[in-house]
Amino acid sequence: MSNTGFFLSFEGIDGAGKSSHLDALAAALRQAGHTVTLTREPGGTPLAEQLRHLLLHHAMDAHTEALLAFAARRNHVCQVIAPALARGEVVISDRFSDATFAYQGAGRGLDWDLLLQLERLTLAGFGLNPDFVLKPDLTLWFDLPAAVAAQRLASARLPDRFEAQPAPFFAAVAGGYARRCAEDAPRFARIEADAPRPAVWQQVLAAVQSRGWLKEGA
Ligand SMILES: Nc1ncnc2c1ncn2[C@@H]1O[C@H](COP(=O)(O)OP(=O)(O)O)[C@@H](O)[C@H]1O
Ligand SMILES: Cc1cn([C@H]2C[C@H](O)[C@@H](COP(=O)(O)OP(=O)(O)O)O2)c(=O)[nH]c1=O
Repeated sequence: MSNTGFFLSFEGIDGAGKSSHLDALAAALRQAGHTVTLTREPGGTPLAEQLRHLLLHHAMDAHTEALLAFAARRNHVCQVIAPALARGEVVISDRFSDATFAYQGAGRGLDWDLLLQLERLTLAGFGLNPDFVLKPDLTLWFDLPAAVAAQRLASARLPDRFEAQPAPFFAAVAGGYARRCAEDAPRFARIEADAPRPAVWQQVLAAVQSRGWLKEGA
């Protein structure tokens, strides 16, 4: 799929600073002539947004969380992501499958191999090769110590069900992102998010420029 459009995801624990840069990156890519779909997970379609609401506001076990997250993802990929990539467009998603590994796997303790099976079940079959499992071409992983993220969020907004979790939960989630990155390093750009916003933005730009999707000086 990457030989048509390209697919970027933003990941990191809550409060890592992703949202501050999503719109700016979409604008920079549009300025460079790309058609960009900016979307989010869980969500991105009417059905998936309903599943998002359930996931964020109703108590449930980790297995149910993962099934809802992957059901929402399947609908999102079928209706939005795969068609946009096939048209040769750019998709930027605020979170994708890595979040399920980090939150439901590392955070909530769901078995990693089970998640790999769910990922394959949900996301194989979108390429010419039946074994191809759809993943972003580049994942910008905003890496920030859990304590710093908690400080940022304390003054920022009312927490949802995940944001209300204690600091050790987010340390575990961060460990889940580190594991996904170690297992597929070429796909990831690690952003040192414990830096002033302009310095974080420079890292975001550099990661996208290094793939040739934006020219330097953009
Ligand atoms: N580099 C930064 N330094 C300090 N505060 C930041 C920085 N980036 C974002 N913030 C603040 O931290 C909070 C969380 O940022 P946000 O972009 O919403 O994170 P996320 O989308 O990853 O959950 C917001 O109040 C935001 O203004
Ligand atoms: C995509 C996904 C998100 N989540 C969680 C992570 C976040 O706490 C929450 C929503 O993510 P996010 O959109 O980043 O929240 P916000 O816009 O409030 O910053 O859902 C999962 O637990 N599993 C998943 O598969």
